[in-house]
Amino acid sequence: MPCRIEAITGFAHLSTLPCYRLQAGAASAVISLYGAQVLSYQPVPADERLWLSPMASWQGKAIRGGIPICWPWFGPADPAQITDAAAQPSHGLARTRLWQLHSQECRDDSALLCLHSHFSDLPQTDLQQIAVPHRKPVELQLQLRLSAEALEITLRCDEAIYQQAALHSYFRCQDPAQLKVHGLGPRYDDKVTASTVQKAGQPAVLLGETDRIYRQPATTLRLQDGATELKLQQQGHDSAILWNPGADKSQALADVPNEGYLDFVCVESARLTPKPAPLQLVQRLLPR
Ligand SMILES: O=P(O)(O)OC[C@H]1O[C@@H](O)[C@H](O)[C@@H](O)[C@@H]1O
Repeated sequence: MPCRIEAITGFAHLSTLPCYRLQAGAASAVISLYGAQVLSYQPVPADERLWLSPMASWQGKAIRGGIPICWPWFGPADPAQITDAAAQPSHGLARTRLWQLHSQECRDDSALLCLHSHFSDLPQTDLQQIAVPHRKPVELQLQLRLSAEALEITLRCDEAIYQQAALHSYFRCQDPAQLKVHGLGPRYDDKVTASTVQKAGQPAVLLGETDRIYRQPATTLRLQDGATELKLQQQGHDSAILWNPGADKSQALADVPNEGYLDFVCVESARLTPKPAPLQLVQRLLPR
């Protein structure tokens, strides 16, 4: 099976964005060096599975769409854990960083690309002071493995520092109202209603604005979008997030079209327990 990896400039309307394009048989993927963000995954040509906002921009802000990396915290920085939390960006520091190539390899059955970034400006945390006394730069790696069958994304940090992480995948969707997500589990924290919900009935469906943290997700989730299906296997996670901004929030987000919420759903694999431990968070996408 022919595999190929090439450096390209520009993807979609982001014409100056430095990217890599991977090909494995009929499957292809594009990843941006800005944020180490996967922007496109097509298991076969013209079958795009990820959503990228037509209003996304970069340089100084996170690209809206694809698979952003949240690290070393998820959501707003927690003032109980992080010094100067109010001044820190939502979802951490990795999304707005220019990453570098670590390694690339074309194997018989897959294309492998690894990007990395060194962070010497992590805000102080009590836990970090214990784990990294000399405050040396911390390396974060994003490994991508594309085969004809799957796209595997691995986010890795070998330092035992305080770190939360999420692979914040935006999946293209025909009709969010009809979408079913299997395997998320019965219990979630609902950020919209600020309550904890226990629901036996599965699968999960979207009801307007949806922002939920599932605390007991299965290793394999299944996104059923009409006739299109995607299996999402995860490892190293302790939570999964289901997010769709709904109509009002879509209008309020400067980089999402007013009707943009009708085109995607975010299903995110996350490690949210704030513990000082190495990280290996994996999302494997298996389309059908
Ligand atoms: O606008 P951002 O920082 O990319 O975040 C988008 C959303 O990301 C989700 O993961 C959060 O659960 C939401 O609360 C948040 O609104």
